[in-house]
Amino acid sequence: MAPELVSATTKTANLVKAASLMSRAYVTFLAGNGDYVKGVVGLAKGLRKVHTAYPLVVAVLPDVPEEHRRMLVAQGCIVREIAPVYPPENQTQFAMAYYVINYSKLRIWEFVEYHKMIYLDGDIQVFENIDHLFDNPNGYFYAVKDCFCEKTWSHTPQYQIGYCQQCPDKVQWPAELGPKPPLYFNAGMFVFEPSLSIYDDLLETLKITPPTPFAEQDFLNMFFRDVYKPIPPIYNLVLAMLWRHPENIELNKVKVVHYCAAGSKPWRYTGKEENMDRKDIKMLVKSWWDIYNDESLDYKRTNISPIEGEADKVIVTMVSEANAGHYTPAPPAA
Ligand SMILES: O=c1ccn([C@@H]2O[C@H](COP(=O)(O)OP(=O)(O)O[C@H]3O[C@H](CO)[C@H](O)[C@H](O)[C@H]3O)[C@@H](O)[C@H]2O)c(=O)[nH]1
Ligand SMILES: O[C@H]1[C@H](O)[C@@H](O)[C@H](O)[C@@H](O)[C@H]1O
Ligand SMILES: [Mn+2]
Repeated sequence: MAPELVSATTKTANLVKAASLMSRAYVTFLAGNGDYVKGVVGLAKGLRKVHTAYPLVVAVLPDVPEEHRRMLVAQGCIVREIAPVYPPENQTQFAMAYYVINYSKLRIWEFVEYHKMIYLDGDIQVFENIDHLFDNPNGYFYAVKDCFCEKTWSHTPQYQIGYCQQCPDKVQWPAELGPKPPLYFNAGMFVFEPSLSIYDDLLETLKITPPTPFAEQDFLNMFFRDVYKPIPPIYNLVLAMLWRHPENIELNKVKVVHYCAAGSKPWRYTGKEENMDRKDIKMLVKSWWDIYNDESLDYKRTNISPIEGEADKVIVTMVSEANAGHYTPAPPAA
């Protein structure tokens, strides 16, 4: 083959590779002007540390200040503004008052320039590469089973009778309560495929679904119940598992930690709250800070390899074609 043809073929192959890599991304969610931005910065650095091949998209509500958006862009994140989503009005007590904002997460199904995404809460850290989860067969919703043993679950029959899906044989589900509840996932981490038809269906279904204590987590569990596939707890260690179901956890195999237990957010950690003065928790909080404080993990544009440079160009083209009129460009890097 003539040299110019070889180089054209290689270039096309590189572009195809870049386009297919680009159609995958991690995505997280950020609301407000508080300290969750620290969580997202930590997450971006953690993903870089484990050499993920994919970008981190941050879906931000309009109330996220410009300064925080710039910090995220400076950390290599793709910032996309989303409009808030509200559930129909009723008198529900959410398990935490702020959970109502989490319905806005449903907007990420609209990010159809990506074929597959892994959603991670801002209070999650990734300690080992999990890119292989993108290779799971399409058509399912992958997430980790939750635990019902903390007080936040006290409104449920599960909590009241001491039943938990993490140890379903310890307390049997009583026949008089009807069929056993379906498996229930924690919505802080999941693998999904953006789709406009699913997005429309989610928003239409929400209109006729009264809000419940775990907000969009309950809603997603209901919506995806037939396609939910549990994945092992190493992909989303809900911290309460450490004291509620230690027999189900091998801490040294855990890849993803979710600092969701009360008092465990590393950037607010004092050690004083219940269950927080534990060796394993202290170690996990320190591991989070080690990544957050590691300047060598800060994003450097000069790190971009030629193939990633090509991918950047393709991103601009694909985004403008796939989503003309809807895309809010990220603010310029700080
Ligand atoms: O002020 C806030 C509060 C929350 N968040 C974002 O919303 C996510 C969810 O909030 P938490 O992590 O505090 O919630 P939990 O992990 O305690 O809650 C669990 O239940 C919630 C019910 O709404 C969600 O499903 C959430 O993903 C799931 O892990 C955060 O990670 C963060 O990404 C913000 O950006 N700012
Ligand atoms: O799904 C919930 C949620 O993530 C809570 O914030 C956490 O404290 C609970 O342990 C978990 O079961
Ligand atoms: Mn969380």
